[in-house]
Amino acid sequence: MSLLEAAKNANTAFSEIPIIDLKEITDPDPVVQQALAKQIRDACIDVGFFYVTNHGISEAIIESALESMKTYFASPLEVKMELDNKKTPNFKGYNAILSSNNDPTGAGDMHEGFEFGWEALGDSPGTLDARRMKDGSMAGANVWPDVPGFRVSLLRYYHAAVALGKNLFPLFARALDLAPDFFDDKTQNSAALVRVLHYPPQTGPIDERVIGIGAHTDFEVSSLKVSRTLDAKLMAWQCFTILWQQPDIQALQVCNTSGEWIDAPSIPGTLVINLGDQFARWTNDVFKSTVHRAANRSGARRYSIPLFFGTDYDVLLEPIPSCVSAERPPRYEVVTAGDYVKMRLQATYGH
Ligand SMILES: O=C(O)CCC(=O)C(=O)O
Ligand SMILES: [Fe+2]
Repeated sequence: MSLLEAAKNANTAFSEIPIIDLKEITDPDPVVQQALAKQIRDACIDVGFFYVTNHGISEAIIESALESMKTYFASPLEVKMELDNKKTPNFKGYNAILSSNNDPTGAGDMHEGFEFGWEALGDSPGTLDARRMKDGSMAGANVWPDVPGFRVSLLRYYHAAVALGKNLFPLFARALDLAPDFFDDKTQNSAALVRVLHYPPQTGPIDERVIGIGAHTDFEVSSLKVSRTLDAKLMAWQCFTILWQQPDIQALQVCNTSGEWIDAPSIPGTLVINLGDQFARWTNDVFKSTVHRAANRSGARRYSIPLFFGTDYDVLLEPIPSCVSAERPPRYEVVTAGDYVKMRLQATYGH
């Protein structure tokens, strides 16, 4: 079935999220790559979410990142607030519980987070790489808390996840009937950002307007949505997200087109990949950016690690040719990544 026929027959009232095995992701055989791309195409057209197994990030890297997160988030609030992302020039650092609000009808997100971007492990902490000057409002060096091992374990995770993301782009390209290197020149400074998250348990009477992270699609760095003063035109934005979620706690849910919330449980050995608005727009809605939310009602602390993978922010979002036909004319005007984020912010904040 052609790409557009598949899009026309999309099963967006899905009841589960597909699992894709990536063990052959570096196999040079084009037949193997096409078969993998076909699975990715189906998942992106129907759901906008899929799990991956054999993703290449070792258990040791994940364990060490998790231990560091637990130590960091257990620090006193006043210590964490020293790196409040409202004080840093580029929105990196800490965001406190209820300081972000992903769902405009909600009353705040019941999670805290810490955000950082690309940095070489061998550099001294907070070194500014020249490529990071092109990250719009996120441009500039990282800040790091004084927690032994935090920076190294989190950067190890970061680089392993970025390597996975780089390997996924050729598969997304093949899934869209494009040359495998289509995204190469659009991801020269790719703005990958990690935001480690801690969801404290929510017990007692439930305020439906306060959940772990309100219903949203991934269009930009969540913590930035609360700022009214930033220059939105300069912000980076999201193509897809690579999400690690803590085992044994059900929190994440994905909304299908029948309006049902489908659980996305943490499956051992997997990561979740979900597409952001950039892909939906670029592919003329052939690929889906699906609304999701997370609520931790488990009674225990929950940790998760989303890595938001952007393209260069000045990439022009002309619809990809294979996603347009007489029957499926372009649905969006052509904008750059930065312009799109500005539009979304104006819609959200009314200015
Ligand atoms: O913590 C999760 O499971 C989801 C996080 C998320 O959707 C986000 O940060 O955009
Ligand atoms: Fe999200």
